[in-house]
Amino acid sequence: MTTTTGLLRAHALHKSFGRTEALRGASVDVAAGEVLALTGPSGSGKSTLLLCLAGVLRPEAGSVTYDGRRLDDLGEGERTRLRRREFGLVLQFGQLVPELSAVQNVMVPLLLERHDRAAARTAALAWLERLGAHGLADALPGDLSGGESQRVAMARALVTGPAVVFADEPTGALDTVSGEEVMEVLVSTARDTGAAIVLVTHDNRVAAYADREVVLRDGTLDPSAAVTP
Ligand SMILES: Nc1ncnc2c1ncn2[C@@H]1O[C@H](COP(=O)(O)OP(=O)(O)OP(=O)(O)O)[C@@H](O)[C@H]1O
Repeated sequence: MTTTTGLLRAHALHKSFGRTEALRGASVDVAAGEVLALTGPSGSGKSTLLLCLAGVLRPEAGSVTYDGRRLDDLGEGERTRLRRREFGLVLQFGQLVPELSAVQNVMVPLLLERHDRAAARTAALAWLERLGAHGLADALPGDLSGGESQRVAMARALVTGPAVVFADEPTGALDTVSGEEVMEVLVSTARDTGAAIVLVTHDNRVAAYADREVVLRDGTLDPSAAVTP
């Protein structure tokens, strides 16, 4: 059952890369439908925390719980299915598949879930339209601007109707105007669908779109710096 609070929880996470301790006891809760910004200095562990919450990275200690289920209790197949169905991911440069057109990129998550091709195309076109990118359906990623790529990446993240969208510096490669447009589209669409957003950013203007901001320092949360914009 989905509760209205604490949909996604990280508790006391530790994650190292070699001798670098990226996370040292980080804990955070994400409520259903909330827009949460993870901020903090470069190297403080923001992306690592986001990827642990998204089930992409496995922490060495601590737990991530989604809708009452611990991700580390799930087998690899079950984790992958949960990620595909419940989570959407938007990264800094869109990370679209260069050989596929915009609409084909957006269809990928549905085809992985074995949706019928025609239905997947119809849904993908509808999402592109919703994100103001309908005219781009047949364009290849190499022909898109940064802002256009991010709209397509957001359509791909939202097409499965996820409960949580993870966005790591989604406007980091964009100029201010395109960045604001992308944030407005992302946040308003999430509000419409009820999806929560976990957003990594070092840009205060981007963090201002969030309902809540938590600040990381040295791999843990800095409670004294928590801000509600
Ligand atoms: N795949 C990796 N391999 C080795 N070290 C890594 C890896 N990912 C992260 N790190 C290290 O872990 C620490 C935390 O990195 P992370 O990317 O989570 O921080 P961040 O706050 O998102 O930083 P930034 O704002 O610069 O992106 C850094 O010291 C980084 O160099």
